Amino acid sequence: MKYLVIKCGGSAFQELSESFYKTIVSIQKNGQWVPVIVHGGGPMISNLLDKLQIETHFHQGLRVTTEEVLDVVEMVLSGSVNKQIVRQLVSAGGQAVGMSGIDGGLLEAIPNDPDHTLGFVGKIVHVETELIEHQAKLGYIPVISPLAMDYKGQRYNINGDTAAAAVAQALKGYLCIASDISGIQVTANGTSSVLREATSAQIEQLIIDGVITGGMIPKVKSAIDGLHNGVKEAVILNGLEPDQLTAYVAGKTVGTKITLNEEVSHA
Ligand SMILES: Nc1ncnc2c1ncn2[C@@H]1O[C@H](COP(=O)(O)OP(=O)(O)O)[C@@H](O)[C@H]1O
Ligand SMILES: CC(=O)N[C@@H](CCC(=O)OP(=O)(O)O)C(=O)O
Repeated sequence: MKYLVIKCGGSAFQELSESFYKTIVSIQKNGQWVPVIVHGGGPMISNLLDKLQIETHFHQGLRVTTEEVLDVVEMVLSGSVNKQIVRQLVSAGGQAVGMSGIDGGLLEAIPNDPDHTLGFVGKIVHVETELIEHQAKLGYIPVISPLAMDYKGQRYNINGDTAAAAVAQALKGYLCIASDISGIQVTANGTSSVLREATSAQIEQLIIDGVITGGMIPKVKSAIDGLHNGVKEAVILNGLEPDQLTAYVAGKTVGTKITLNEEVSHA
């Protein structure tokens, strides 16, 4: 079984077309890949926080999370966004089951940073893969919202990319980060282009140079971390262009493939 963990980013979410979901359903029906969805929803969380007049800010692409913010994060991700994705997959002719990382102890976390500067932001230390495997065997597409819990029952807000990489790592699968952009963009001589491949060393430099910023930082960091820990392949592509996902599963070069330095061929 080849697990394909598809991260659906919140920035593209509201504009994702019917054909994006149809593509996922057909990937599953085809039988070569087992799709698992992990989603985000950052812009929707920020919208509701704004309406509730709760201030929010980000540090290196991660939302500083108080208990009050956590309530909104859980409501938006595990309530609204998760169920919308399930509905879309069902409308596209698939069977899908939504769950939060908290359900069944699916995602176990510890604080992301020991001094709690980010508040209740977690990093994942365990994924209960059996829950995912069982649902997949029953023919469901698992749809996971990135909330997690520690052994005491404390909730954590997990960045969607971090959660997707942890799930891909635990399943020893492939990671496909679908966002609103076709990969890592760089600008040279006034012309911008998307890198076809980026090594961990290149990425480190692009972060230092301020080329990779904001929400792209957790994507590249999670992908590199995942590749170090058993993820077979990691790619960032544009979810707003469903052909990119189709092309990816067909083995074509698409988006930006993230690689570790030692994988680079110097032919
Ligand atoms: N070098 C870069 N290449 C591409 N996108 C970048 C880069 N640096 C920052 N970004 C930003 O990262 C965004 C994707 O992150 P984010 O908005 O968090 O997406 P998602 O909701 O899919 O997780 C892009 O839309 C872009 O604005
Ligand atoms: C810790 C942290 O930053 N959590 C994210 C969770 C949602 C997310 O990751 O959404 P995107 O994939 O759309 O960015 C947040 O609160 O926005």
